[in-house]
Amino acid sequence: MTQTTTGQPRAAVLGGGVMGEALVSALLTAGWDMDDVAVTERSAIRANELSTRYGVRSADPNPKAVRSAGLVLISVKPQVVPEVLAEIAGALAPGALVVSVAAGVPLAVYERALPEGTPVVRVMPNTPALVGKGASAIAPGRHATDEHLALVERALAATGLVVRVQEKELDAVTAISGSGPAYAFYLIDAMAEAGVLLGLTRDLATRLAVATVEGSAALAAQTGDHPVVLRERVSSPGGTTVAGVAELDAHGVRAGVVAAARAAHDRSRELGEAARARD
Ligand SMILES: NC(=O)C1=CN([C@@H]2O[C@H](COP(=O)(O)OP(=O)(O)OC[C@H]3O[C@@H](n4cnc5c(N)ncnc54)[C@H](O)[C@@H]3O)[C@@H](O)[C@H]2O)C=CC1
Ligand SMILES: O=C(O)[C@@H]1CCC=N1
Repeated sequence: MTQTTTGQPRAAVLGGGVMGEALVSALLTAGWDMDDVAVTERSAIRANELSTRYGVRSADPNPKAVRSAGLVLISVKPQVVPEVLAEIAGALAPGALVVSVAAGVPLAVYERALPEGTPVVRVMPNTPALVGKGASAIAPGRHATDEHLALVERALAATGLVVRVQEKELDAVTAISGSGPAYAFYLIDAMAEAGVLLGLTRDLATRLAVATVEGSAALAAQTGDHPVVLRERVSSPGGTTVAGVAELDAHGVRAGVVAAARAAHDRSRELGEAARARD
């Protein structure tokens, strides 16, 4: 039976790392029963940790875990995806939806490796999903219907924003929201370090930096105002902010962010090409 008493399909999360844990937590918050969620792990220590923390089943190998699942979520590294697909192709329950968060790996790779007609959805989430403030983009494969996308949206409901995109947009999405938290943490760390340099304690500087980035994001989200307008409101003529922002420009920070996103985009493409080559 792939259907549960709550009407949700039984779920199997393959790979219980950072993102796999976020998926397990999201499913439970979205109403899945812990008995209806299995997670598989190569590391026995990690498997044990997840079953202790969430009460989910974690001892099964991949083929056994997917056999009774209507929803299979793949959260292993992109390089491991082909091996996992080969393992599960013969064990998938009829009609099961396969969802993958792996960066770069094209839908076509899943569709070729799995039985003809298998619905597949790619998701690009990010780590703020762990605290319900994530941003995920979902893209359907050839056999994924509106109902399949709606199921993925239900499964991810507790993770934050979920938007529908086309697969061709996913490399750019990966560069902006997938990898984006690292850029934000980089900024927070730099601001905190600067505070220490200017004489604040590290604890105070870090708390101020985190609250400032969090508050600025909330203000942008709630007002919907253009970031330039929001920046102008902070910038008194001849004041401190214009003096600071002029230095960001002089040090090429804007160009650095654009270059970072371009590099992440290109790396996502490379991962896709490598997956196609192994196919
Ligand atoms: N960490 C992030 O911010 C994001 C990660 N992703 C994607 O999520 C996927 C996982 O990334 P992370 O969770 O960061 O990596 P991770 O290294 O934390 O997790 C991968 C887990 O898979 C397990 N594993 C390896 N081979 C396995 C197998 N054959 N069967 C079952 N489990 C196996 C490993 O033991 C590990 O715990 C990647 O494909 C990545 O592209 C996507 C968006 C954001
Ligand atoms: O760094 C990575 O490859 C993954 C995908 C997006 C965020 N983390």
